[in-house]
Amino acid sequence: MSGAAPLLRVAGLTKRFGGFTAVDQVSFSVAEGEILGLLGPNGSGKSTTFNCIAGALRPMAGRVLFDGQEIAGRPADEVCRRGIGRTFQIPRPFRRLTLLENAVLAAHYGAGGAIPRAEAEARARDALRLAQLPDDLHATAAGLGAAGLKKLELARALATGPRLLLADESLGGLDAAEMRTAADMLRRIRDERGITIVWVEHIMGVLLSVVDRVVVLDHGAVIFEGTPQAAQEDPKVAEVYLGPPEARAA
Ligand SMILES: Nc1ncnc2c1ncn2[C@@H]1O[C@H](COP(=O)(O)OP(=O)(O)OP(=O)(O)O)[C@@H](O)[C@H]1O
Repeated sequence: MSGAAPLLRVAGLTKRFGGFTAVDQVSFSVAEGEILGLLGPNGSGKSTTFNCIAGALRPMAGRVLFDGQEIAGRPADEVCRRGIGRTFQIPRPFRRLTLLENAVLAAHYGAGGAIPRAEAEARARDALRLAQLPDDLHATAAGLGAAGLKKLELARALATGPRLLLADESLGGLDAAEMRTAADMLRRIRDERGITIVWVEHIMGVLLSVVDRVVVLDHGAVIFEGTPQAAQEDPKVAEVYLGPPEARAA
């Protein structure tokens, strides 16, 4: 990373559910324009970390600084207005509304309702184009398959006008070709728009060819931070993903 202040800094982030610590003193930073992969097996604390950043959960300790401002514990709509857009692991569009209407609502949400309808529609159309949705923007969301729903989820997050995009499990439910397309799309969004991305995923696969850096969680703690290349060679990462060496040989 360069010497510039990071766009996002998470420090000592901790979240407990009852007596169970789901996120334990997690710290990492993301530079403006970077794509960071936040990886880890099921239950390692990725979504909880993500939700603490996006304002869906209130952390018990730690800091979340976005563009130098503390946002830990701020509500989700305020976090969005400040410039953090998110997708959900399970897409939740308004199924009876059209693709365009879904994205227009997201544009209004991101602006706190403070933009005229024409401006919201322009932002919505731009986001839908960027997410490569089909030409018929007046079709309802109910007609979309898994890949289309993921694209609409991405378009809705983009329509909020983010500087930082939190992408949650963007590859879930996609086949190999669709995964490649989704990964290329995230890279293009960063390359063409300069949008910084934190990409949460439990599988490494195609993600490693797109991200600049990787943070790996296990049991709520950071066990690795570095380049995708180094992640593939790290014994701790291999153990988390593949099991201990003796089990792998069996
Ligand atoms: N609301 C909750 N109440 C109690 N426990 C929770 C809650 N949310 C998450 N957990 C637990 O916290 C741990 C971390 O969950 P989290 O969803 O953050 O993991 P994850 O890495 O995102 O997993 P996945 O890849 O399956 O989405 C898990 O053991 C989970 O069961």
